[in-house]
Amino acid sequence: MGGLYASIWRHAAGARRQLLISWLLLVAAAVLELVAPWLAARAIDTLQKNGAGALTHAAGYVGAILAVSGLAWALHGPGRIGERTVALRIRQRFSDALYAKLMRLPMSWHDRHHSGEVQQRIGQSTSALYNFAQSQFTYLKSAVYFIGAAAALILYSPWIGLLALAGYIGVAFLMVRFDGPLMRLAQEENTAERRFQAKMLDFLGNVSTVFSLRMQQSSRQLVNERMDDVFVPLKKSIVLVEAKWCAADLASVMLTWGLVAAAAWPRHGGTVLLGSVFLVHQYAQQARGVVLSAADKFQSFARTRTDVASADPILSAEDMPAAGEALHADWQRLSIKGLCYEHPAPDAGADAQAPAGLHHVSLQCERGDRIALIGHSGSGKSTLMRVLAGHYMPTQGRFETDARAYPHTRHLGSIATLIPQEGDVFEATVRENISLSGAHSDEEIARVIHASAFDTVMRDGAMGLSTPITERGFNLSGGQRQRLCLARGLLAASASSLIMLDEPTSALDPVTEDTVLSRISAAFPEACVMASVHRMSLLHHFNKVVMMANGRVQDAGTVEELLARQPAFREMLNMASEELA
Ligand SMILES: Nc1ncnc2c1ncn2[C@@H]1O[C@H](COP(=O)(O)OP(=O)(O)OP(=O)(O)O)[C@@H](O)[C@H]1O
Repeated sequence: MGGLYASIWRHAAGARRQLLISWLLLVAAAVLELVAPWLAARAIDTLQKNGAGALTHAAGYVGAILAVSGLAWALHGPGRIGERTVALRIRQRFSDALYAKLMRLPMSWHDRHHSGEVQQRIGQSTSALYNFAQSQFTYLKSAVYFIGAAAALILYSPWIGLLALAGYIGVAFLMVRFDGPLMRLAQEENTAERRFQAKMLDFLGNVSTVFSLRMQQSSRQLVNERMDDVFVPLKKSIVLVEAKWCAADLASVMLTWGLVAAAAWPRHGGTVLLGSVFLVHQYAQQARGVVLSAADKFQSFARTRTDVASADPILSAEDMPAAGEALHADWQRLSIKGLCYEHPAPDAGADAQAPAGLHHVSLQCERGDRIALIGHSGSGKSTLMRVLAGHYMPTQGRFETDARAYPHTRHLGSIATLIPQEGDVFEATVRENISLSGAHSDEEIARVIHASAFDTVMRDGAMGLSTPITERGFNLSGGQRQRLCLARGLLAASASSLIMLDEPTSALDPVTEDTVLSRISAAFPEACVMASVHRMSLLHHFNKVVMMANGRVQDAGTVEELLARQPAFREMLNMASEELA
């Protein structure tokens, strides 16, 4: 319980005074509403006694009821508006806090968590906290009604009041007993729901694979199976909830009418005042309503807690460690020494292999170098660039520039940009796809469009910067998409002195590929450009070749040096020239 209110308080920062005032107004309105049954009972008693001026007195009480109702609304209305306005702010701040936290988590965390599942966690937790924050009036009203009704009954007759209190506490206890198993079922339901959403997103996000592999029916079946998994705990909780309400309702009806009977019992042979019986009935009903709604609230409260807790795996994940001291921007020689990294092993089963990663990788880079990373698929080229860019944190290794050592620097994020192999295309214009922040001039954008050879695409397709691109770039070919993403990456890399490209031209034809590499080289004469390359015919663009195998640097040097030293490299070049022939 404390956790939910602590969350509300934390995310209401800047509007806490407004929140407290709203709650005070809502409590005051509920207290005023409590007086109505007492005024009504007085009116009935006055009429029953039928004394002089009974009608006028009774009318006075009715007038007072109307005045109290009007005043209660004058407090309740502004209270609700204030409460709901603050709830909007809480939702916005909570969602922002989660997004900020996600952006601080290491890539290895994102690799292990399905984006559909993460999205569902954010949606579920933020809307649960929002709904809780905007419906505090029901909780406050219930608390006031219960305390007020119990106090009124105690004032009327201490033993009836205490009997009512004991009875309602018993009913509440009965309710709470049901909530433990209900919450466990809610957690199971949430987990199944996340798996369902993730599966749906997998198929919708890869709809072209579904169509080309004719998986329409089989994918539908898989989605339905995941939905069935959601229903298993849901069906159990539907039955349990009905049993709970049945028990609560019967117990509280018996209690209410027991209290009314006790109040109506003629004492010392005197007359029974109808107004007093009405009063006991009203307050007993009010307390009953509160206990039942408290049971309901407790259930939705516990559900809210479970839903808000969906965000816990995000909030409790460990942030990416700080990068350490930034490297000197005008370095001339950069030494990477003994870099190690281990990918988290997916499963440590009996046939588990040693984790893949980097093993004591050392490299020398000079300003203006063009470095090709080559090696078989899975040899560690992408991993090396990701570790250098700070996507993954190295377990060992250090950096030096010229004569200066940086013992506490963990990655090169301050001077380097990694342009990934599979860039995402957004549903936005060409300009927005390239300059995500929108803070770049047309000249800057034109420069990277030229470097990535996307200018040919724009010319051939008669496109402008405002041409819309569809989600995932379905109105572009694979090679066109790659060039668009390359333009975006180059723009982001404008101020970097180390530009890393992960198979930047894998989707392009050889002629365009050649053009793109030449243009990138010309656009960044001062920077060191490092690229993973599979096509040996491109090696003439690079003055250094780093050959990788099993997460290690096998050799590094010029093409000629490697030809002389590495039989595997000779074989790769021979195969490439045979293919060409
Ligand atoms: N996120 C990850 N989690 C676990 N293992 C990974 C991860 N990324 C890569 N690996 C493993 O690390 C090894 C090196 O992969 P990497 O992607 O760096 O190779 P690569 O040389 O770039 O291959 P390719 O030329 O096919 O792109 C592989 O065995 C791969 O399975």
